[in-house]
Amino acid sequence: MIGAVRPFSLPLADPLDTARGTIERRDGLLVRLEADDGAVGVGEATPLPGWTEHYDECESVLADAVEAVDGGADPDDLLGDLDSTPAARHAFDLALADLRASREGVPLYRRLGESGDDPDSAGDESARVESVPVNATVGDAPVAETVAEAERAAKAGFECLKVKVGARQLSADVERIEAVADALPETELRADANAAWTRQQAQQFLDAVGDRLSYVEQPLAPTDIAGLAALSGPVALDETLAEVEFGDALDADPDAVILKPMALGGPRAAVGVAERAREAGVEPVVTTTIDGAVARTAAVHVAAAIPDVPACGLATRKLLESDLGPDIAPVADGRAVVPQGEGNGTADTWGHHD
Ligand SMILES: O=C(O)CCC(=O)c1ccccc1C(=O)O
Ligand SMILES: [Mg+2]
Repeated sequence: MIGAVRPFSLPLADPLDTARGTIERRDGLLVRLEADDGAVGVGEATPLPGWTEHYDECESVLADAVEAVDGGADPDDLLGDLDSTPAARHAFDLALADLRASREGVPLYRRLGESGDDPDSAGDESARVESVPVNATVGDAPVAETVAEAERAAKAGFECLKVKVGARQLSADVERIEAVADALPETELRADANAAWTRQQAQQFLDAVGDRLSYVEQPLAPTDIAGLAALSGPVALDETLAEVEFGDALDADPDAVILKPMALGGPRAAVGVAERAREAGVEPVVTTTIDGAVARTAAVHVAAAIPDVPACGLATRKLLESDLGPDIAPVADGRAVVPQGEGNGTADTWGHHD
């Protein structure tokens, strides 16, 4: 097997304002693996501190891993060395999964998860997934702008919206959610506080608008499991999963968990966590960290591997100014198309981007 790695930098068209600050640009690395039989897999690492290692660490461990592959190391053995650098691990896990699914001539999602273990299911048309539901992502903004953005998304066909909160006064966020809920009574609403609140603030928010939301994502600090467990109202965990073992995170008694393959060490790891969530009666929601086309498409495959997946945070292409290649999992009418070609379907991005 031979390996190669190359950096990229993607500016956002429309910077995303959150309680953790503004995301303006996504820098990452593509990894290409080529097996002796000529099969190729491409993976992406787009680190985001708070969820993954920093860029410099990611770059350095990927350079070492690719060198080890060139030196004859078994890439599956290298995955274990990348457990503490989830974005780097994502790139390798995806490249390997892409390579194997491509070699077998099946789309990646058919090789992820429980059903993916059964080679006979590959030709089973009933297992085909055409599309997955997605939510629109509405950044922090004053109330009128928030409502206008939400109405644009609803008009574009989204039946589920996620609104960023926690970046302004609690009363202003309550007003924003009430205004959107009043304007769009048929639309499912979620809020994402990105760990901005105290226990008291979070409970105040839930008491005010909890009944208009399907959940509030990460209302409290990631490690405040006792505080999260004590909240009354629907809660989802996001940042917590990057810091706490999944079994311990379940002690927070969440309604949903936000699975970012980039933060969980790859598409195969993410599907494994989704299966554990379902067993515990917790809904798995798949999202990107605003990734390039390779990782975003892989996240769509992850969502497609989860039966009856709820709306996922995968409509993030439009936040980017430019991308690694063409969008083969486009969003229309609130759904992302699941690619049916072999593997992840993005191997040609390697030669595409500049
Ligand atoms: O879930 C979505 O709608 C889009 C993804 C998203 O919100 C996000 C994107 C980058 C970094 C963090 C987050 C987050 O969920 O907190
Ligand atoms: Mg979140």
